[in-house]
Amino acid sequence: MSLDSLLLSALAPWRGSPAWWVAFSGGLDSTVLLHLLARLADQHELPPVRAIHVHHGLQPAGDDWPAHCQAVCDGLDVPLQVVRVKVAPGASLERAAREARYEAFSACLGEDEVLLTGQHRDDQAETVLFRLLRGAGVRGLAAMPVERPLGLGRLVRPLLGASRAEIEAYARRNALRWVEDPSNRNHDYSRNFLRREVMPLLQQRWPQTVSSMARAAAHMAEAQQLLDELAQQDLSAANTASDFEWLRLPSLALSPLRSLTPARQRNALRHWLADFTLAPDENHWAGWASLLDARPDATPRWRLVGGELQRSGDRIWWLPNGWLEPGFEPIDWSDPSTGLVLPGNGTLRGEGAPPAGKLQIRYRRGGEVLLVPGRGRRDLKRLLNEAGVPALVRGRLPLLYRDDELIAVANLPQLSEGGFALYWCVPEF
Ligand SMILES: Nc1ncnc2c1ncn2[C@@H]1O[C@H](COP(=O)(O)OP(=O)(O)OP(=O)(O)O)[C@@H](O)[C@H]1O
Repeated sequence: MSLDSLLLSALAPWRGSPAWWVAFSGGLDSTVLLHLLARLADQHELPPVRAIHVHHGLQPAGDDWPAHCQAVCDGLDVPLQVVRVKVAPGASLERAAREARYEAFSACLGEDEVLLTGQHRDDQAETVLFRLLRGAGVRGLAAMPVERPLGLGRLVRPLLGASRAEIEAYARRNALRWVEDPSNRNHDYSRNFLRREVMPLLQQRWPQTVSSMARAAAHMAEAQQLLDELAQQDLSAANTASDFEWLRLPSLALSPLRSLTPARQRNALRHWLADFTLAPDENHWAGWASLLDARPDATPRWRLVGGELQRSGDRIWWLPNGWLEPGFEPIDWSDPSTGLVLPGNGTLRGEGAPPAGKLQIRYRRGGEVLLVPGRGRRDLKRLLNEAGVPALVRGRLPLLYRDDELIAVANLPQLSEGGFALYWCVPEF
């Protein structure tokens, strides 16, 4: 199949999109992609083609690329947007640059617009091999998807079916000029070692290496899809509403998960956690066993990147890092007929006739006693236990004091004196 027809068929599902943006680094692959599209746009009715170049400002050689990209785009009559990004220095400059780049891509995409990047089949095969050598699982070995959501639109890799040789041949035939990223040669040594040393050796012995590996990636992508469907089924039984929906924290019931095999438990949990944190690595799953096997009165926790899972009763809860910050100061509530902003802890409003006296919101320190309508003075801890309030919320739970006497607990109207109930809107993280 020629590159023209390969590209047209890969992009057929996106012909109705309002715009196609080529992610144009100035390198060989995206230069070929841009040239192909500009040519095809003359012969076919395609969405408007535009280009975006992200300037990272990380190396002197890169300073010339925006001008080079502009010249190429002018020649092809394609509008170019150059976006300068600030890359936060950190452990991995390459990863930070990638994140900044994708943020810029995502910001430029309007609704249903498509961003096209230049990766090809050889890139896909190298990704598979690289990840295999790091012990990746099914998701990792599925390598780069042909398309995925990005911002308001989609990211599509229409050249994944083309080989590097075809792309190079096209560039030669059309006398294209492109930039070489000098850091490509050293910044990713292992990747380059695979590209230059290992892949050619494999291809000598097995000429189909690249397409076989790309096919294996496609099998993995399908297997991953089945695993995701299984996870969704398994989670639907566990993703039931809790009595504490107002906490606005993700939570799951444990009993439906407990009835699954350990592999299905991990699959379901991996799927659920993907929205909040990085997948736990294989050595890390002991944390899950400790949540499952804990005694009912224990409050085990499993620390993960960006937060932790805690168990309370028969549920597990995801607590983002900010949630766990302790220590809130008491705050006066001089006019309980209006709402109250609790610094770092959401907002509060009252319902019913406000009690007379000096009102103050405080937080638990232990040993509090509450005056319960019709029941007299009761130990707060016991009352919270009776109401099944998860331990993980107790440090944040606003308590209403009148002249140093605890008279109400937020979101537990049954624990309020004289019909004045407190409604607490928990902060979002
Ligand atoms: N600075 C950038 N600005 C715009 N798009 C980029 C940029 N860097 C990479 N891309 C896009 O991401 C794809 C993959 O990036 P990668 O770093 O693997 O490629 P490259 O070697 O820099 O460029 P190419 O793939 O065009 O030869 C590129 O094909 C291109 O579409």
